[in-house]
Amino acid sequence: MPTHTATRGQPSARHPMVQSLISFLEHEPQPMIVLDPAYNIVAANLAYQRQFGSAERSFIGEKCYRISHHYDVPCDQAGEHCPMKRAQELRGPDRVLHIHHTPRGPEHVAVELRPIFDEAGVITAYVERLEVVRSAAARPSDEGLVGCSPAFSQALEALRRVAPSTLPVLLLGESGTGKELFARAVHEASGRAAGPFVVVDCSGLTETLFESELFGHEKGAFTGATSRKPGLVETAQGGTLFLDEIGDVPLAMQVKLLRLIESGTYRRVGSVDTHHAAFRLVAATHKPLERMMAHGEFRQDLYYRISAFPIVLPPLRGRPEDIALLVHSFLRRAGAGRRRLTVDDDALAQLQRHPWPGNVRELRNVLERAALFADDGVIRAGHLPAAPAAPDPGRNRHAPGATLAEVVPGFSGTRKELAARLGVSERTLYRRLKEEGLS
Ligand SMILES: Nc1ncnc2c1ncn2[C@@H]1O[C@H](COP(=O)(O)OP(=O)(O)OP(=O)(O)O)[C@@H](O)[C@H]1O
Repeated sequence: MPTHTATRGQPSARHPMVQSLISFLEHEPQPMIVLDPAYNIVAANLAYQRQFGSAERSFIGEKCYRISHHYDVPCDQAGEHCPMKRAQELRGPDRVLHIHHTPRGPEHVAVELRPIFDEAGVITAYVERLEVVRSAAARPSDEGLVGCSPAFSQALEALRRVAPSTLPVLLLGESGTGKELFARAVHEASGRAAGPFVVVDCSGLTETLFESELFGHEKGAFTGATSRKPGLVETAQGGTLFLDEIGDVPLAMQVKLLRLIESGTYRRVGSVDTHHAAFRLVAATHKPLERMMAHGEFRQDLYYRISAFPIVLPPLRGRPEDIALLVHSFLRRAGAGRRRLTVDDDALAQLQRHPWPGNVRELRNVLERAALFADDGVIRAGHLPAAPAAPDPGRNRHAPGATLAEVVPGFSGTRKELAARLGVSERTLYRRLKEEGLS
């Protein structure tokens, strides 16, 4: 237990309230410290000591930014948001997501800083509480979301804030940016984590199929309905319903979806009985819903129902800081604990230069393919698809908006291979082929 002898030269830490807080910290399971206004650690609990080293090191008298960031200057002077500056301005708590350096490697950590005032209203100290964020990893990981770029962290922060609520979430982003993985992470960080996570792929479903898939049907409701079948809404009871590609729901079905969301009730096809639905809604699309709304292709009332909390997943080309981390994660996954796979510097540089129109999915496919050629476990530039030519806005076959009409005629493989080549899912390929009349 730290004593105030360690706070010599920092009289503010002797404030009686700070002293009481020091003893309070020890009862907290989360890492916590008390800081003076000059960033010196005045007290640290056991959880903090364990988070950054061992119970033997007290951290008292050390600068907080040295411990958590290995910086020589406060975070704001190193280009990061400093919660102490903000808490000072607000004269109240500030919360921020930071990447901390721990003995285990970098970790996403939610930092909360609360100022302590004396009788004159002067801030004498701050209490900092840390919470390790488990929804995504900032170091190579065998599973789940990984990312460390500012753009990724922003999306992760949004996820962290919305997950515990019951608000619907709308995930917006190009194909392959990780919308489904994010939806799963929202579910897992929510109070419904123990319930089911049910995915509804809204693309490629006809109106009748959509209704019976979603709401289920009674025996004999239509030709072929030989038995009663529960719908996905029923399956998602107590959990999360993920409507993927909600922009593809036909207008006629949008009304039924709206009714379900507004009233929380539904009817099985072929039945007049009303059932109550209890699920958390997460929807995703790569389509510009607002523009579709303006063109009458997406219902305004439905849009406002689903878009209470939009999270934009940035394209991979907008977050090059994530590439090395994703590469090392995917190589671990491709090796599956049996092979140690690495990438040499040239290959990594080439991967970092690539524009990744198919985003993370394309990167994963490229690495899985390259791993098959890397006999000694080292992926080299020669194992990767040829580096893209200098950008030519008029003829970039891989540009996100490139028409398939340019690619399909010269391609002789299967649909699956074509999807892998383009770095999109088969589902996305199917949709785009249909959109361009090539199916
Ligand atoms: N940040 C990430 N960390 C680890 N893996 C990721 C990440 N983002 C995406 N992936 C991986 O990339 C692939 C595509 O992700 P996902 O299916 O979630 O994308 P999507 O945006 O839903 O794509 P689509 O719109 O085509 O359905 C998956 O294999 C997923 O595991």
